[in-house]
Amino acid sequence: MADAKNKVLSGAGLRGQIAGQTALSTVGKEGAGLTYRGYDVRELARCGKFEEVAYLLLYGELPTAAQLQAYIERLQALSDIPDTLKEVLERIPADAHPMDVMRIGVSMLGTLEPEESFAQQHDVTDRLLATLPAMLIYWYRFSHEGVRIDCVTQEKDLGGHFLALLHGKSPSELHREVMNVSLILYAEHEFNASTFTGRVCASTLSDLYSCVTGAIGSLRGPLHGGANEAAMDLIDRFNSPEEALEELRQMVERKELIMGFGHAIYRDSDPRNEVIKAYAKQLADEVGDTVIYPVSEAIEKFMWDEKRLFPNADFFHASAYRFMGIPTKLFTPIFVCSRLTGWAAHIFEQRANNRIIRPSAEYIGEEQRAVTPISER
Ligand SMILES: CC(=O)SCCNC(=O)CCNC(=O)[C@H](O)C(C)(C)COP(=O)(O)OP(=O)(O)OC[C@H]1O[C@@H](n2cnc3c(N)ncnc32)[C@H](O)[C@@H]1OP(=O)(O)O
Ligand SMILES: O=C([O-])CC(=O)C(=O)O
Repeated sequence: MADAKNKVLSGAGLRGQIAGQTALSTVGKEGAGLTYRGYDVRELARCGKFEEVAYLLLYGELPTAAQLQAYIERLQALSDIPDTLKEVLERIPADAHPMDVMRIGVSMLGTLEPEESFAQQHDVTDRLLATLPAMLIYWYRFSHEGVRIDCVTQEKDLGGHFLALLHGKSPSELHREVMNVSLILYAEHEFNASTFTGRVCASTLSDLYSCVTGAIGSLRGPLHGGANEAAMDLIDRFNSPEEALEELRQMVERKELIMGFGHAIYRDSDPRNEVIKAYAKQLADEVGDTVIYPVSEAIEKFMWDEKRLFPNADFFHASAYRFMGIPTKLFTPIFVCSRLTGWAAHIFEQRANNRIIRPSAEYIGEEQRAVTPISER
């Protein structure tokens, strides 16, 4: 029986329990918002490249200019995917969810290029970071357009690489910048559900591909990373702010969840929202949008006025991605391309000071009893 101090309320989701230590990020610490290894995420988004942030998380410090250049070249050189993986991707149906594709792709690469020892953990992570966009888009364009794309592009950054694979041409500078910032914002977030999944798996001394595959499964759910896709589906239901407000009122009355709002840790705002919202507005102006952005803002105001709930990182990512011509079903896989860095850094951290993660449960079932023979039940 759990003692009073350790008693965990049923349905409390372990909220507020310290489940381990990390030097990677702080979330919702008073006055700090979100920091990666001590740096404010807003500052990183303002003056950094995603590859710098990936390097910071994976290698411990921001790179020098020479280290960054070498890292970018390394990722570019690693970006092609094996033919056997392409064959597997070609067999996945067009109506599969792209998060299935990510899971299968990571799993298959882990079969073809297994992590033989933890000494390879950085190499395995860099390889995954470099190939995740190609895995997704190779499948997407083959299954939807019948095109076998070249998985190597001349783009010098992962955001530009992703868009170039998807659209078959170099993105505009604005789109490249938005993708870069988006990847920075999504990179790391302490003990969120997918990262914790990865750490639990790592604590059994499993291989990195297995940890990442499990983390992808957790990220997919609409209460976590899947909320960017779900938020877009919600916004798409409305042709005007008025229509949205009428329906929202009823949804809230029915106690339905409004996707892209609220957070397990932040109480008043998600520091990533102001950054991506500003880009969503800029992109809305660029494409001359008169529906999606106004509907999104109306939902935001309604949720705050009625429920004191604020948009999390996912809500304005939805419209920003839409304005860049990214299909809705690819939204959560972009989160994977970014969060891989946070997951891997946590896996390294877990491995460096490991004890198998194995909490206890408070038993609330039947008292001990004898088995009734089957003929008497
Ligand atoms: C990158 C990310 O993963 S960010 C999260 C993405 N997920 C979403 O956007 C899904 C929608 N949001 C939610 O489901 C939740 O806010 C979560 C999962 C993010 C956090 O869950 P919790 O920590 O349990 O939320 P919290 O304790 O703050 O909820 C307080 C109350 O607000 C309600 N609430 C929270 N979020 C929402 C929402 N989006 N819509 C409607 N009501 C909500 C809860 O139901 C709860 O109501 P109750 O007191 O009547 O039971
Ligand atoms: O921290 C969380 O619970 C969810 C989140 O915002 C993230 O993983 O980015």
